[in-house]
Amino acid sequence: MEESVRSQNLDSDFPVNLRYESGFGNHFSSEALRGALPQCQNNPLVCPYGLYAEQISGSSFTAPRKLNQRSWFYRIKPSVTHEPFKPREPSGHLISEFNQATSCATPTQLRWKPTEAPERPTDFIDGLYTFCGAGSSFLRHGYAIHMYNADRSMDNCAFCNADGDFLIVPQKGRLWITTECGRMQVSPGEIVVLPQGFRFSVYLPDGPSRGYIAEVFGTHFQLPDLGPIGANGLAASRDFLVPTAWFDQSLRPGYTIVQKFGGELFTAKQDFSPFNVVAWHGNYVPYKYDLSKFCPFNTVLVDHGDPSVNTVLTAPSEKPGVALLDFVIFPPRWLVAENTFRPPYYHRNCMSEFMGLIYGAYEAKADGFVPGGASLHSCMTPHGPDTKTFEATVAVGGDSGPSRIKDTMAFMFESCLIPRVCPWALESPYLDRDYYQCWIGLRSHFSYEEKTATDGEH
Ligand SMILES: O=C(O)Cc1cc(O)ccc1O
Ligand SMILES: [Fe+2]
Repeated sequence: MEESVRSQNLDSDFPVNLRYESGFGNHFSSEALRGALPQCQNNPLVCPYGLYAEQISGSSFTAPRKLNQRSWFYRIKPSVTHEPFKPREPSGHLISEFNQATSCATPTQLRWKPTEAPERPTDFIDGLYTFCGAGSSFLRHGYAIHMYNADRSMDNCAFCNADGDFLIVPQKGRLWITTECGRMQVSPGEIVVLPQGFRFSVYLPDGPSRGYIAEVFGTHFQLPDLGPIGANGLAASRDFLVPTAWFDQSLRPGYTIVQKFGGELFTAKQDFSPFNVVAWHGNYVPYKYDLSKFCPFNTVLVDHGDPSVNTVLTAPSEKPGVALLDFVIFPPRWLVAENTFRPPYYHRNCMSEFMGLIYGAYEAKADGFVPGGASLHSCMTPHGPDTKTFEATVAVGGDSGPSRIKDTMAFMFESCLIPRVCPWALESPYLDRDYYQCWIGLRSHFSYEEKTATDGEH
């Protein structure tokens, strides 16, 4: 698969055509120089072209075969060739341990407006801030939800997240991401997963850029089981794209690796690019997916199905069928249910729901939830359509015929663990302090003539 990338910035060395391999969970192999990949073994005494062999493990060595993930890199110098890690100043607004000391518990419905472009030059690393999360990266159980708001490309540095896997949902601006497996372009409407430990660098060809990130600790994203849906539908394996080998062999004095470790940032200097992998093979890889390829399923007669049917990727917890974090989308689709209130039902959920909007409008909110904004409805916190949506839907009447939800892409990160919210998210000027007002106008439509006691006696 080839993709055209037009550089708006002449300094960029991003190529005109990027090549990807397709598939989910495959054992891929890729070489930028013919013959660079050792055959029949991983660790020859001397590798082709004098390369170093290095393994990256995404699961414990002894994980069951179907969960075992690792890749082999054949690189010009091994990753270990660097000066000692030092704490980085500033360390950022990042949290990977959610407890009373770091974050707050609140059952209140929360909603945020989109952030404006940063006031001073900010790259992807400095633009990261945690919204909420649960558990601990140290205990390898939990998740964090972040956003990024940046306007400048990372320069002579790479990011490495030792805590968990990043699922990035760009909302504004493309991301040109260089990884150890090769390079990717990720546009709003696509998502990218950068697994724990991969080094990557983010170039912003469109200037001011922002997006959402779900980070999972101690597990990886998988495709959901399809159950009675059958063998096809939702996200198809072949639509997931993996980069192909590309390397930078130049000398890079003062190159910095920024490592997120326990939510804190550390830096280490080296004099070469970490993107020096000439060939690689394995099943532990970064990948991207275009959400417009999703094949949605829905009710075709009555009622509103649960949103689990729109799961793109799921990071499992240890309980069967219960997600540590589901990535669910609300894509364009037909609505045909008869005699049915078609927008999302009013509900309280034992799972917690963080939502974002990539473009368009969301079917449960007439206003106030706009692209780049976010909302959080935690465990058992009531929520549902706002007053305007309810009134408008009922006014139209039940059998309104097929209608098409168009030009929209909302999503949800749904978790079985209850999030604690970061103090800066609660104090943020972007917090919508009047959010609750969107439901206050819901009137009682109840009508019932109470019978008197004497009526009952006759
Ligand atoms: O709260 C939300 O808007 C997400 C959602 C959508 C839906 O169609 C049903 C349940 C649900 O939580
Ligand atoms: Fe919900």
